[in-house]
Amino acid sequence: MAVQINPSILSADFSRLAEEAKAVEGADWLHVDVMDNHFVPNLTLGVPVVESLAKATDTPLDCHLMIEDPDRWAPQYIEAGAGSVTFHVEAAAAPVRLAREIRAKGARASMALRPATPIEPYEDLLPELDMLLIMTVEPGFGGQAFLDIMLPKIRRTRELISKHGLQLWLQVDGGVSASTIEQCAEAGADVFVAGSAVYGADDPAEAVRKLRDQAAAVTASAAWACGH
Ligand SMILES: O=C(CO)[C@H](O)[C@H](O)COP(=O)(O)O
Repeated sequence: MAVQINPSILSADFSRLAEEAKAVEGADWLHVDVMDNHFVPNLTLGVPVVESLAKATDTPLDCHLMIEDPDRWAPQYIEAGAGSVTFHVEAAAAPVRLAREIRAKGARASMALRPATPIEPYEDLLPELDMLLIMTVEPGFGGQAFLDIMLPKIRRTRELISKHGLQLWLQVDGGVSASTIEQCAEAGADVFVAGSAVYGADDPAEAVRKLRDQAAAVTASAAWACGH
């Protein structure tokens, strides 16, 4: 699979969400940060805004649910137009059942790990998923510094994906920029969420293209990506 860049709407101007979504058309997915002020100490948007965003852009929506009780809410985000739904394993009551329900409703199922959550206990769940998200900051806010201590976890996760012969996408989110994307790609990530690095640029669409070129150049020669 080619590398993907998913601009994070968290860093956009919320008073002009439709325009901001259009400004990054050409990106692979639009990353939509749903925060409930319980699972994370911040509050963003919910189902009605996702429904409006889905009508405002042709870019598919990658909804990252940083909320409690994703088992209850995930189906509503699919009905609102999300093409991919990410739930946090720390918040889900029944992650396998939830992943199966997301797939059955026609969306891609994705599971996220906070920085302190290890991948190893979830090895057996990987075949149930279309994507795994490794947070490279504590979830809640954009513009934080990339946690480079997450690189070994990205590497170990890529090894597990290879070991099981899975087509799972490996996403990283938090502090991804021109300075950090190559390390993530080298470690094994192939889907990159970027908020401030895209929306903080003079030309967000150009920032997406540059980040994609940077990651693709690394992936082309990365040991993990041979035959990818
Ligand atoms: O999930 C998130 C925060 O919880 C955001 O997607 C993430 O932080 C993106 O912003 P930036 O690229 O500026 O770090």
